[in-house]
Amino acid sequence: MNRTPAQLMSLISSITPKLIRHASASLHSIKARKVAVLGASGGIGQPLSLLLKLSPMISNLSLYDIQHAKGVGADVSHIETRVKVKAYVGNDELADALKGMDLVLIPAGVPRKPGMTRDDLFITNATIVADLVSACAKNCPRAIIAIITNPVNSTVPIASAIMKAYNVYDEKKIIGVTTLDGLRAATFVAEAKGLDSTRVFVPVIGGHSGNTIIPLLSQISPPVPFSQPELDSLTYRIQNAGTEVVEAKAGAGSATLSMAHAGARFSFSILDALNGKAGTIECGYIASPVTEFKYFATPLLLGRNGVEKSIGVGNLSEYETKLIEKAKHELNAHIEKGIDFAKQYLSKSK
Ligand SMILES: NC(=O)C1=CN([C@@H]2O[C@H](COP(=O)(O)OP(=O)(O)OC[C@H]3O[C@@H](n4cnc5c(N)ncnc54)[C@H](O)[C@@H]3O)[C@@H](O)[C@H]2O)C=CC1
Ligand SMILES: O=C([O-])CC(=O)C(=O)O
Repeated sequence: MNRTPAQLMSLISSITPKLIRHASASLHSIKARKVAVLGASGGIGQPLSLLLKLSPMISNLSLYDIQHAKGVGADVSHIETRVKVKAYVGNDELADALKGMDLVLIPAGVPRKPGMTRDDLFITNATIVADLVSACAKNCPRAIIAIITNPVNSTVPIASAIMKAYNVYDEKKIIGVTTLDGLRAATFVAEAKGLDSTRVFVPVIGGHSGNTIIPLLSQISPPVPFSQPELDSLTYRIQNAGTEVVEAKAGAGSATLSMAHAGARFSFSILDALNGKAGTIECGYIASPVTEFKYFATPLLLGRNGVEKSIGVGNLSEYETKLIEKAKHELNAHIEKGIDFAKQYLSKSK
């Protein structure tokens, strides 16, 4: 049926108030939260801030860096969403950046260059994370802290030790972001098996470096059989995907865009769960209540207070049990290195 412009206008104005009422009803059922990005001017920080600015689950976005954050903040703030953006630069502005935050994302620190391991970043990034988490302990002790900065295997134990020293530790609220490992696993498996990658879920457990990244291809959803050569090549690719990007970038850093997407997805799951959405699950690296390791990534059930519980590692195949065995020494060494560093850091800062 052909309508005149006037008829169309009349139709639109009769429908629009209903749409607006519907949209605002669903938006009112969520409480918009305050989120900070520490390291907001970086390769990850900038696209992550952009993606967060698009979310109706966020009321305030606090962008902090030691450089350039005012420019990033001005730029992102022009996007026509409701999220209020404020930028903070330098240590003097850090406390204000953190006050009242519900979720703090930390991608601050140096990335790898070809030939480096994530552990090679420890010397610089351990202090950066310790300083930033100390500021969180003082200014937003109840916030969920999501750590992206490598080496995640060590920076999460450091963050936990700092929060403990300030008597504000809550194991539900400190999470190492390993989401990218799961997204890569889903992508590579879908490519290899001709599946829709958006419908594939691969639990990835362990840590976030080389051998410590353990994809559970026996527990993939939907279930798919793999030959031994497929298991070997997919496991190798998932464990070395970060290095694949570092080498392709040839000295210009590591994964930033895929990590920003992974960080945003992780954040939205956290915010969904804070708002009471049941059954929200993401993998993450936490103080482990369910394994022999002090810290370990597993699928996590998220809830109103952060991590509700670890779902555990499920029924492992013989192949996966061997992968854990192979990761043991490296993962434990990374954890202890973080714990030892935190002791020294705290003894110096007293
Ligand atoms: N968890 C994961 O899956 C992944 C982790 N990463 C890690 O994320 C980190 C950041 O990577 P990129 O964004 O590519 O690096 P980048 O160098 O592009 O950005 C880092 C930003 O941190 C800032 N920064 C440095 N010290 C700071 C401090 N004390 N306070 C606040 N900001 C500070 C820098 O000014 C810079 O803007 C690296 O450690 C990298 O290894 C990267 C990809 C994936
Ligand atoms: O590989 C790196 O250095 C960055 C990282 O953690 C990843 O891409 O998984």
